[in-house]
Amino acid sequence: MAKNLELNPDVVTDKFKVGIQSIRFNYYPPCPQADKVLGFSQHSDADLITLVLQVNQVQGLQIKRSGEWFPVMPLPGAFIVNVGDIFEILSNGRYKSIEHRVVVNTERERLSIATFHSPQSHAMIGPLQELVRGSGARYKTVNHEDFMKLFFSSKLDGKSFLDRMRY
Ligand SMILES: O=C(O)CCC(=O)C(=O)O
Ligand SMILES: [Fe+2]
Repeated sequence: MAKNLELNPDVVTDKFKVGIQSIRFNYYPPCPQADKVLGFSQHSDADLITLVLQVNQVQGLQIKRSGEWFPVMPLPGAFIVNVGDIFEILSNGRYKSIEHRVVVNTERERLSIATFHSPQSHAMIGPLQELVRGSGARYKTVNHEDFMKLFFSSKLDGKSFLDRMRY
């Protein structure tokens, strides 16, 4: 990703060093009226990158592209790598965090494990200086604590949280 941004890889890997890793185990029970509910409402993850394992190979995760929802098919043993909001901010919008949701199944339960990778707790969250030159900063710079406060005070509604970080 750093190479794609024409950056020295250390600039990006530094953001992950001594970072915070958190983990969420998701259990989605089957629902007879699966078409009327969502397992997880639409959101983007507020981290750098997320690794997701679709544990029992039951399809459910969907990503939004050009206004449409697409299923992500489970691949045995494979992780899904999702770009999070902090990576979008860091890249000054060159990478976009992925909006996703989870639908449920009428017959089968579904299990997933998501691991969230964020910078360390006292890191500043903002666009990399190297990517601001020319176009200017598209996102604010705040400390990680204020960033999390903003996140937890926002509704889980698509990428609306990120709008609060935009100039
Ligand atoms: O269950 C999934 O596949 C995704 C879960 C998810 O988006 C999350 O835990 O943030
Ligand atoms: Fe997520």
